[in-house]
Amino acid sequence: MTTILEVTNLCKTYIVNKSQHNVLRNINFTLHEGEFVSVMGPSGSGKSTLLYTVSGMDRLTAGEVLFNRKQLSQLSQNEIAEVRLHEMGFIFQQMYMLGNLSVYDNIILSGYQAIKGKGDNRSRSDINEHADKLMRKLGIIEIAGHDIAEVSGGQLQRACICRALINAPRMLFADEPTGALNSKAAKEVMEELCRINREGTTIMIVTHDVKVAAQTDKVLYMVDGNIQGELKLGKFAEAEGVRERERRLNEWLMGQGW
Ligand SMILES: Nc1ncnc2c1ncn2[C@@H]1O[C@H](COP(=O)(O)OP(=O)(O)OP(=O)(O)O)[C@@H](O)[C@H]1O
Repeated sequence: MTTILEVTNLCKTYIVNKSQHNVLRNINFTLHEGEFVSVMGPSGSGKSTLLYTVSGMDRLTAGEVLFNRKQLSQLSQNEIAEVRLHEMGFIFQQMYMLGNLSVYDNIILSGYQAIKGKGDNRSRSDINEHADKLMRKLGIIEIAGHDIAEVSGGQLQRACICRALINAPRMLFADEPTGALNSKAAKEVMEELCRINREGTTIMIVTHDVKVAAQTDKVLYMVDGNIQGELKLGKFAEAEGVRERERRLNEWLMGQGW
């Protein structure tokens, strides 16, 4: 199994009003290519901060993050931006779609950005074709020309997934990808993420939803800036049904103090 993400003694400290706030304390974990991991834990335990620091969105204070054999702390801001553009995809709440562009234009934008650099030989029409294919797969091709304000929450989240996948990332990071959705839309988005994962993309998500986490391979439980526990559920096959996995997860979460 190929390691895609190796996190060693990761610490993140914020200074707030001259006092030190240790948000992540000595985090260690490894993800292999093709894994689908979820991060759970109480509010304020550091889940989003963990996602931001391991994905290079935020600088770490101490420790090491090795992503696809690259030590993030040794890269310049520009080099990190390149890794993020070409090798990572993001579904983060604060990465809003641009309101003055259509759904389609929002999706192709980072594709066009990626081909400006070296080493990406795709043409604009390759990007357009890929966007088209992704939007068809995710069932939103009919809203391609719509303004962002005109689409439902579920459609918008699926558009965010298309945008995150436009440069065929090795790994996808998602912060509460189903958090703002009704249960039908959440189910559909989760089906898409499972499918993308089956096709080979490694995924790490933060979620409060047991139904969502039960469909992932592995659950990390955070408390007070530490990973307190890890539950291996194994790959989810839809035929097996999610109920028994939810039961196992709920039981384990209770033991973690959830
Ligand atoms: N930029 C920042 N500056 C200072 N403190 C921060 C900053 N970002 C996060 N924190 C603090 O770090 C702690 C962890 O926040 P984080 O958002 O990672 O938690 P979380 O587990 O994702 O919470 P939630 O489930 O509520 O989203 C919180 O106490 C938060 O106030």
